[in-house]
Amino acid sequence: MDLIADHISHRFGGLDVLDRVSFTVASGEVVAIVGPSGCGKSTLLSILGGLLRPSEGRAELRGAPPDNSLNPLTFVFQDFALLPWCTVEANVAFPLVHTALDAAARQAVVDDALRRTGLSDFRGAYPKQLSGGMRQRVGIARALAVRPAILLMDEPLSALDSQTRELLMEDFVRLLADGAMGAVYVTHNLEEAVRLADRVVVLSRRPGRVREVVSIPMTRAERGGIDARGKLLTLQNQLWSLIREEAIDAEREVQNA
Ligand SMILES: Nc1ncnc2c1ncn2[C@@H]1O[C@H](COP(=O)(O)OP(=O)(O)OP(=O)(O)O)[C@@H](O)[C@H]1O
Repeated sequence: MDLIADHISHRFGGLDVLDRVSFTVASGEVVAIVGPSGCGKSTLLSILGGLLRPSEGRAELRGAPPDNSLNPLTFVFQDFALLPWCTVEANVAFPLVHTALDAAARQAVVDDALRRTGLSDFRGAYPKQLSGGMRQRVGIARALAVRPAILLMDEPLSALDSQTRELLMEDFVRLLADGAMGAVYVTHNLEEAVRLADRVVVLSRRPGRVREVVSIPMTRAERGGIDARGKLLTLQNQLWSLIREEAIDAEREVQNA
């Protein structure tokens, strides 16, 4: 299933936030969205996920969803957005509550999502008993439970320390390895972008326009190796050179606001 951003523009009142943004996320593809602070990345993700209607243009899904998919698009949030009074298992089961699945089928889906995220032994724990990394794994397991075509991720690792980030990036590489699921990955972190994405959409400062789309010409498996580090760093520098000047301007604008 493909996700198409078709000339999406958005304004909040008098503030132009996005300007005719177009790109396609092909089935199984991971597209990162980067750009200066406030250029409209989160707004774009909300529009792609159907949470916000764009002022102009549209977001469209094309093609068949994966087998048994309950929702072709699902979000993974920066702050995990877990229900603190529910166990890990109940958090993961939450999106299945109002579905037609019977109890056995629901349990099978939850078990599978917990297994894929390494949470089977923590099913009875409450969020406050878990580390940040484990909490985000619960957020990811909950997203997997609806068997999405595309994960929509807004800075999913930015609340985590660098070692935990590294481990979760490895988790993402594993979860995305079979190409059954694609992702849109909003991040400030260019290292995450070049490590995870097939293509990186670079937005200009607000109103965000597509400035460039940079392909990462390596498989995700190759990128974990020590030999890939130099190449990835070069790509990261290329992205930074596209963003740097506008990031400085955006920073000044925030300071003067
Ligand atoms: N609901 C809203 N109402 C009014 N303005 C909004 C709303 N949501 C976002 N904005 C403004 O729209 C602009 C883009 O915000 P958005 O969060 O999409 O950018 P971003 O690129 O994700 O930002 P950051 O890099 O800081 O995370 C900002 O100036 C923000 O203040």
